[in-house]
Order: sequence, then C-alpha cells, then structure tokens
Amino acid sequence: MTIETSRQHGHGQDHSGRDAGPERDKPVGGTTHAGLQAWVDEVAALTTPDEVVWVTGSQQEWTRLTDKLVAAGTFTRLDPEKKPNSFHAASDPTDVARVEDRTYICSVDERDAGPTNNWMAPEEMKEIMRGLYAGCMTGRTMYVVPFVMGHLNAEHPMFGVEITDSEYVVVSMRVMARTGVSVLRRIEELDADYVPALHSLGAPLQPGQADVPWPCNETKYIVQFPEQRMIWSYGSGYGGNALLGKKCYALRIASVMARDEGWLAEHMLILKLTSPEQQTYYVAAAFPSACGKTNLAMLAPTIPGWTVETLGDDIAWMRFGEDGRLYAVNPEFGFFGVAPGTNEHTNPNAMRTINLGNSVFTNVALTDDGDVWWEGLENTPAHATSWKGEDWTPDSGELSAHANSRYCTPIEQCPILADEYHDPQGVPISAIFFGGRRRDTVPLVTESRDWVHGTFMGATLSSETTAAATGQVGVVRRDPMAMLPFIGYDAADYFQHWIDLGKDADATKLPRIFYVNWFRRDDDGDFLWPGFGENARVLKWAIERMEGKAAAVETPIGHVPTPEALDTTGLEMTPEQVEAALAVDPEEWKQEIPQIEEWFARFEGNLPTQLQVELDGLKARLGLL
Ligand SMILES: Nc1nc2c(ncn2[C@@H]2O[C@H](COP(=O)(O)OP(=O)(O)OP(=O)(O)O)[C@@H](O)[C@H]2O)c(=O)[nH]1
Ligand SMILES: O=C([O-])CC(=O)C(=O)O
Ligand SMILES: [Mn+2]
Repeated sequence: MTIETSRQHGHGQDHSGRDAGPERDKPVGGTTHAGLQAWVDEVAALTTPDEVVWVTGSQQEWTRLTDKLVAAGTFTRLDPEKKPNSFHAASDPTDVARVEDRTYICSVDERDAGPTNNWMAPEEMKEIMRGLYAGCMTGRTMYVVPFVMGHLNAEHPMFGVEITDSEYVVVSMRVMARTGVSVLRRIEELDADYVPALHSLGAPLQPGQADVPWPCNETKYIVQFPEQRMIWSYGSGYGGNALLGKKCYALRIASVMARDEGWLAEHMLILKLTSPEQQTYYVAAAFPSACGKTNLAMLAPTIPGWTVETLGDDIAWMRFGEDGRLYAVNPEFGFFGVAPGTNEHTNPNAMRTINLGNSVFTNVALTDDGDVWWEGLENTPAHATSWKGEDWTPDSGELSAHANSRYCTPIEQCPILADEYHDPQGVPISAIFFGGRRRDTVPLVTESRDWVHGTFMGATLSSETTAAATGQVGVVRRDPMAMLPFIGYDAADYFQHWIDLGKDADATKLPRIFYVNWFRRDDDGDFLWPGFGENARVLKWAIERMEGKAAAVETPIGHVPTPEALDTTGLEMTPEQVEAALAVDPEEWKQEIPQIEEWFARFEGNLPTQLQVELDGLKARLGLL
C-alpha cells in the first residue's frame, strides 16, 4: 500500500501534502514569490550546498528520498508484509530528544522571553549562528520544504518554509505536515507571509569524506525569533529540534501570534466523545511530553456505549467562533508518538495506524524478521538489534528501544480519525483537561470552580520529567499548561492571556477545566489507576458534571468525584484503591504550597493578581492563612 491509497477519508482539496500524479513530480526550479526566492538564495549563499532542491511532496520524491536514506544506512526498510513502505532509523546516541537547555527565545527585549526561557539578544545569536551556518551544507543537498500548519483552505492558512540539509527531515515533514508544490503555489497566489524555518545538521562533507548514518553536531541551537516569526535550528536531526513545523512553529512561534491576535496555541490533544445517548462532546487535554496525550487521543473506552474519535494528539490551535464557543483545530498531519508502552492493549488504534505502513520508526529495536519492537509491545523477540545497533536479548538487562523512541505516521491512517479533522473551522471544545505525572498528592480528577481557577490549575501544573527532553528523568517541576518548554514569550503574560480570554468570553460557553493524574502510585510503587481505556470513566464523570448529573465533594483544591459518582463497574479495584486514587490529603497539599510559591516568585511583579488570589484562597482552605 502506498501513502496515497491509505487515505480512507478523502476530502478533496485538503491533500496538498500527499498528492499523487506525475504533475506533482515535475521539478520546481524556484518561486515567483520574490521574498521567498531571495531568502532561499541568501541561505544557499551562506550554507554552500552542492545543490538546491524544491520539495514537491510527490510519491516519487518520497521513494527517491527513502531509497537514498536506505543507501546511506540511515534507514532500514522494514518487511513490506509487516509494515509496508516503512523504515527504521537509529539516531546518533547523543541526538535522541529535545534539548531544552539549547532552546532560545530571542525576543528583542529580554523581558519578553520571561524567566522560563533561555534568551540571547537576536543580533548576538544571529552572529553566532551565521558563523555556524557558513558552509554548513557543503557536500549536501539543501531542500526547500513549503508547508502549511492546519488546512491549506483555511481562512488564513498558516504557511512555513523549512530549509533543511536532512533527507530524514524532508521525509518526516511530509508525514507530519501538509507539504510540497500545492502549498508553494498557494503561497505564491496569495503572496503570503510564511514562517522561515532554517535547519541544518551542522555536518558538512568535504570532498571524499564519507557520510555517517545520522549526521549531527555536538553544538546545538534551537532558536525562535518571536518578533520576526522566524526559526533557526542547528546541530540536531531529531524530532522537535528538527521538524520545525511542530514545537518550534505550532507552539513557540504560534503562541506569540496567538497572544497578539487573541487566540490560543496549546500543547493539547483533541478528541470527540460520544455518549450512549449519542450526545457528542469535543475535549482538549494538555499533558507534558510523554504523559499520555497520544494515548488519550486514541482511547478505546472500556465502558459500554461510549466512543472516542481522534482529532489530534499533540497540538491544538483554539479560537473563539462567532457563536462564542472556543473552536480547536489540529494543525498537524501525522503523529509523532512515543513507541515504548504502545501495544494492542494500551493503544490498539495507534497499532492499527502504524501497521498500515508509510511510517518512520526512530530509535526502536529492529527484529531479525524485518519488523520493529520496543518495550511494552507484545511478542518479545528472542533476539533483536537494539536502537544502539547492538545485539539484544530479553536477558540483556538493557532497553532495546530508547525511552523516547518514536513512530512517525500519517494521521489519516488512524482508524478512529473523526471526520471533523478535515474541517478548517475546527470543533467546539466543551472541556479542557490539564494533567501531569505525579506519584502522589494530585488526585485522579478535580474539577475547577471556574475559568480563573482552571487557569490557576494549569499555571501550577506539575509533572515528573520524562525522556522526551534531555536531562534528569523523574524530577517534579512546574509545567504550566504542559507548555513550559513551548511558551514563546513571558509565561506570566501567557497566564494573563488565558485570564483575559476568559474574561472577554461568555462564561456559559467557556470550556470547563479539569485536572487529572493517571500516574498516582500506592505504597508499593504501583499505579493506583489502571489508565488507558479506563480513562474513559474519568471523561464520563466530567461530562456528567457538565450535564449536572454527577456528584462531587468540595475539597480545598476543587471538586473531586465521590467514589460512587465515578463509574467503576467491572473495574478490578477495591473500594480502598478507588478512594486512594481520589484522595485529597491536606498534608500533601500543604507541602505543595511552598513549591507553588517558589514557582510564582519567579515572575516577580508580573504574575497576574488573580493567580495570587487563587493561591491565597487555596492556602486559606488548607488552614494556612
Ligand atoms: N500508567 C499509565 N501510563 C500511561 C497512560 N497513558 C499513557 N501512559 C504512558 O505514558 C507514556 C507516554 O504516553 P503518550 O500518550 O505517548 O504521551 P504524550 O503526551 O503523547 O507524549 P509526547 O508525544 O511526548 O508529547 C507511554 O509510555 C504510555 O504508555 C495511563 O493512562 N496510565
Ligand atoms: O518534540 C519532540 O521531539 C517530541 C514531542 O512530541 C515532545 O517532546 O513533546
Ligand atoms: Mn504524543
């Protein structure tokens, strides 16, 4: 099966990214968009590639590039009987995740980057990076990838152009975003603005020098220039560092656009929930990286009569519609999902998506029969090649797949993709869930009292760090709205923006805000809540709250289900375990307060007063004031 024939949800115009046909494969020599042509020429003059190629997005181009990656040893083709048109890649062992300490927001004023971002003056950064970029594509091909985040036929299409010297990036971008010549033509027709996104591996090849399977550079910079709406990335070929439409554009740059224009660019999945009474609800949820967005987005509910369909698993752009409701669109075209832990039980829909093929697997294990494997997947092989290229057996005592290994797969292959995915208007959101990974303190689900309280929950969200970013794993940190690494400006201003949007809206039409934690543990260190498909029970309670049907207890932190109100029918949990999952322990929360105060203190005078008022209220309810 090819990437085209897998499209079960054809909707005419919106297939810019993965068009077939010989027309699409005609070489593109350049563009009539003068500004874009000038930028491409300027970058080529600086980086001195052997060749400049404008990416068409055709199937033939995909085949040429994947063949080239196989020949270079970057890709191993998987057995087409198992995963058609799919490839395994292993990165350099030092290039496996986002690099937050190398990520910068280079706003003109340091104040605008805020206390949570790395900052450098734009001119200073540009001087450093021009030095790095000089000659950096020697011996390589420079690809120009026109792309659009969201729909090509949106009212205001959100264009970008990524320049890259990595074939792996070109191929992955074609899965993750709508790319190619139809996007370029639209940019030309509209004489449109676009986000210039420059990426280099920083690995020039001198004449006669042999290439390596995963070129990259020890020096890495992931840089956003928010006022210029521009991205410069250097030294990494991996995920969010290199596929610049994703975190760099759709979150960091878009969050700045959203601040300026009155909307929200959020690190959220979007799903459609249908009740046994055939009521439909659209829900968005923000969890930090590797904390369950993709899994919840494709949830297979365990409770009878409820169905979930997917709209997005990582990013939501939300704007108020004329009816006063908040509408969400997923700007992406694929899933870049965490592989470990994904299996037929935890995420059957992800398994069905990737089994259709047309996918790239990075840093998972390669089996001897040409398939991929990772920890948590069924059918443990007796022998495999680990992501490091070493022999692996179940007794190796090492992970076969890196903890942040990923599958990159077309969203249209998802068997439960909602039809509304194709609607540029998006879907009206009824509820927003914030969640983190906490072994203690935070109950399974808490309902906020109102928008500002919900904003406080989001602003004080905490989670244990994961392998999705380099650095120590398992450390509790505040991760506001799961956006800590992705807010493109001062986080205090971002909180104010949330509050302001709520203030200006019709309160009866605002989404209700909930706070969840699937990761609470018992004294033995085991998860209290079974999670995955069972999370539908929590969604059900939230919906019934909104319908005024479900009971809750008022606690110092918000409304928590009574054990009876949570549907636990058929669940293998003792009443004590359910209670422990829902418990609000004032002593634990008292210990949380100094951490929240320390977090808020970082914003000095800029913290919105409403959030301080919320904190004081929480302290008073805990008997601390
Ligand atoms: N215990 C438990 N683990 C979960 C649950 N949902 C997801 N996980 C695990 O959490 C890890 C990350 O889950 P994902 O759904 O890929 O997380 P994500 O938020 O999409 O991560 P990014 O793609 O990095 O943004 C995987 O190992 C999952 O198996 C849950 O409900 N309970
Ligand atoms: O951006 C990446 O490399 C992967 C990802 O989705 C995340 O870290 O949230
Ligand atoms: Mn994900």
